[in-house]
Amino acid sequence: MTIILTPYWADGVQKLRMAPQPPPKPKYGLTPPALDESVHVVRCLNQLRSKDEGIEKYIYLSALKEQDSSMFYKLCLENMSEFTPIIYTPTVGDACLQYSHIWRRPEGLFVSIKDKGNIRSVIRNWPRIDEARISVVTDGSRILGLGDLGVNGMPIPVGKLSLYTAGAGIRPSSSIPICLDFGTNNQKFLDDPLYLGLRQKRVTGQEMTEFMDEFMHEMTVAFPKLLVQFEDFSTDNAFLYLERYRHKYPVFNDDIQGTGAVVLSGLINAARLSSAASGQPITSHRILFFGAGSAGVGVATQLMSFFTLNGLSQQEARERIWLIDSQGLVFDGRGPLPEHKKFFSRKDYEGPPITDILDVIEYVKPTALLGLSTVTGAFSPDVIRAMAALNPRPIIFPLSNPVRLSECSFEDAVEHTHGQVLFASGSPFPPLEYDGVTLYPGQGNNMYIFPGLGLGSILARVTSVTDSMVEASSIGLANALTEEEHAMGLLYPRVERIREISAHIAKEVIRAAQKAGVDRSTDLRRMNDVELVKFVNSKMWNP
Ligand SMILES: NC(=O)C1=CN([C@@H]2O[C@H](COP(=O)(O)OP(=O)(O)OC[C@H]3O[C@@H](n4cnc5c(N)ncnc54)[C@H](OP(=O)(O)O)[C@@H]3O)[C@@H](O)[C@H]2O)C=CC1
Ligand SMILES: CC(=O)C(=O)O
Ligand SMILES: [Mg+2]
Repeated sequence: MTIILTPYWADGVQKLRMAPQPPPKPKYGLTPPALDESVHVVRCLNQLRSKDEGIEKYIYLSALKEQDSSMFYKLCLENMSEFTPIIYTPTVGDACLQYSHIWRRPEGLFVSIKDKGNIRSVIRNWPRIDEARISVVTDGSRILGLGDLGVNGMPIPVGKLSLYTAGAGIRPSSSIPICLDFGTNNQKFLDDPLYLGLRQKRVTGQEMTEFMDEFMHEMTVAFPKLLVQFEDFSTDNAFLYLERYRHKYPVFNDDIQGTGAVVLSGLINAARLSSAASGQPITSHRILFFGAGSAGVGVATQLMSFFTLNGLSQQEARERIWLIDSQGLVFDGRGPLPEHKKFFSRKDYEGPPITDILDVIEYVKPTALLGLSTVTGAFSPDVIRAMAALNPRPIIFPLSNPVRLSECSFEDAVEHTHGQVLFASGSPFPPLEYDGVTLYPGQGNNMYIFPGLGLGSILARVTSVTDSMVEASSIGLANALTEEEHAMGLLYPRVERIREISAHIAKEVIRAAQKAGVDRSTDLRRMNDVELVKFVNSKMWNP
């Protein structure tokens, strides 16, 4: 079956074909005589590796995914640490910036504000209605740390869904990348004749909410088995729409909840190592956030559970957390604050505003410094040294994406802590040698969480995604570290084990869903843990 999808912006351009099924096996004589699958794997890898630029590799892999998706996923699974930086952060950031220039054919669904009142018919053009299980939906308003990229944000849902397939065995035909087009405030794109989205400023407020209500309703009607992952909405809307729909539909926000879960997990493992060095209990940690947006506050909220799980009251747990935003330390006496910053705003500080990060470090004396700010190099050598002066094993996580927006590099963190840093970044850094020892940076990226969280939610057919399910995914990831990985000083399991990790996380998520009573696949309740993991594995699609 070949369905013709005509994007609203392709008016007057040729009709665009989207082939939903893998092509049939060619007949005898239509392929070269010596074409051999095992050799072709090498050929594809050689073609990929012959390209110098990340964006060229991205374009090559996009074409391979379209033409031979089995080969794409086979290579991806066998070379996870080589492929993820191309199909995901950091290179996907370049793909977004250039999307309107490198675009060749549709890979997902575009729904624009002009479709308000008519969203049902747009959604119903999707070619594989019955198979749909997971959709990653963005409005392009905060793509990684790159800001408002409008419909150029589409590679984010596409990349995340590739990781769902590679990392958790979600069938490629079950996923729907969606970009909602409310316009863009990116003037460069509005002035670009090749820009593929609506040529207007963003619609916000009531009109956007009416659209979102209609969209979510129609999605549920068209795809009754669908889980929705919100991705890269600007912070105000990220919180607004998560709260609005989370008790009504199976939906989660990856930047708030997925990031919260992955950072909590890395922090649990880092705290184990730092406590071993300092002799201090895990509950004595003092966490300083540089960045108080959807990701920063999402992680702070998840960390509350880290402390409460370890015996602190809610109030005590909250007091372990300090936020810095663009105005400096967030505290009540500073004046009115946006809703999402109020909970963690300090009530105990009454002095003048503290705007310099070094002064905040001196005041807070943090054991952990987490960056979710999009500010390149904000963790200067002085900042890193200040953390090292306070802690034998300072925890420093520069989590902003893509890599060029990272608050510091792995190299700087290692050098200015004399190799003692416990490090995780949003985008990958290579390992390095220090004093004759190989040190491995962690990748604190929600890509470790959402595949397993999504798979568990889909298999349990949940009615909603509860906080307890997100927490279970986090603890599941923290406990997935092997003895060998632990001995290597890793904070996260090796990405090559992603399938095994996702199966384990999915099992934990299903159990949490059962406890919360939000599961609809009630037959899974009868399985013991071994049977459940076996069941999860049996449901994974393999290339
Ligand atoms: N590793 C991972 O898995 C993930 C990483 N991220 C990354 O986190 C980053 C932030 O995302 P998100 O929270 O949604 O974005 P936001 O833009 O909402 O948040 C950025 C925060 O940083 C603060 N900030 C900006 N400039 C400065 C400055 N000069 N000094 C101090 N603080 C500053 C902002 O302050 P103010 O509030 O005053 O504007 C805001 O609180 C992005 O780069 C994103 O890629 C996001 C999700 C997952
Ligand atoms: C990783 C991710 O979700 C982000 O940077 O937005
Ligand atoms: Mg994101």
